[in-house]
Amino acid sequence: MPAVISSDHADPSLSACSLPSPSSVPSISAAELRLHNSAPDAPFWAVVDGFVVDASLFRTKHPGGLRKLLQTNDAGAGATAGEFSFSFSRGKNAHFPDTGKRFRAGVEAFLRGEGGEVDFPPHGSLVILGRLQI
Ligand code: HEM
Repeated sequence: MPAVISSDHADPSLSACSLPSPSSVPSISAAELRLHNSAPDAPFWAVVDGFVVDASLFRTKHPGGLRKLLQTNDAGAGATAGEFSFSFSRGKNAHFPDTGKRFRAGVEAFLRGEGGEVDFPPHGSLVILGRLQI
């Protein structure tokens, strides 16, 4: 299943979609991602701007609630057209612009090899794992 990255960001400079990845960045398939979303209390992996993140810690911390968090990979999340298209910086939504800015900075650090943890104080953190294989 190819990732569909949205192209109508309200501010493309906030999106992490187009950041070039070194070959050392792990490539994660949709099949592997689904293995980590298969039970209610299993880890929750989500795709944001084409990057796979472990958002398990957000299950109980998401300001928009658990139900919306678990919709992240669905077609239509954040008004996207396809599965795995969600972006914090697409259009006008509750994540724009601060959450998007923080996420992009976290992706840049991850791509420099500085670790994948991104904090969203006071809510919680997620861990960038790699790029969704397309
Ligand atoms: C500090 C961090 C975050 C804040 C403040 C935040 C806030 C919110 C709020 C208030 C909503 C509800 C918006 C509405 O219903 O109009 C929302 C929706 C949502 N959030 Fe978050 N969120 C954060 C992090 C995350 C993370 C880490 C993810 C996924 C990895 C995520 C995925 C979503 C999704 C998919 C929706 C539903 C979007 C839609 O309506 O289509 N959020 N968020």
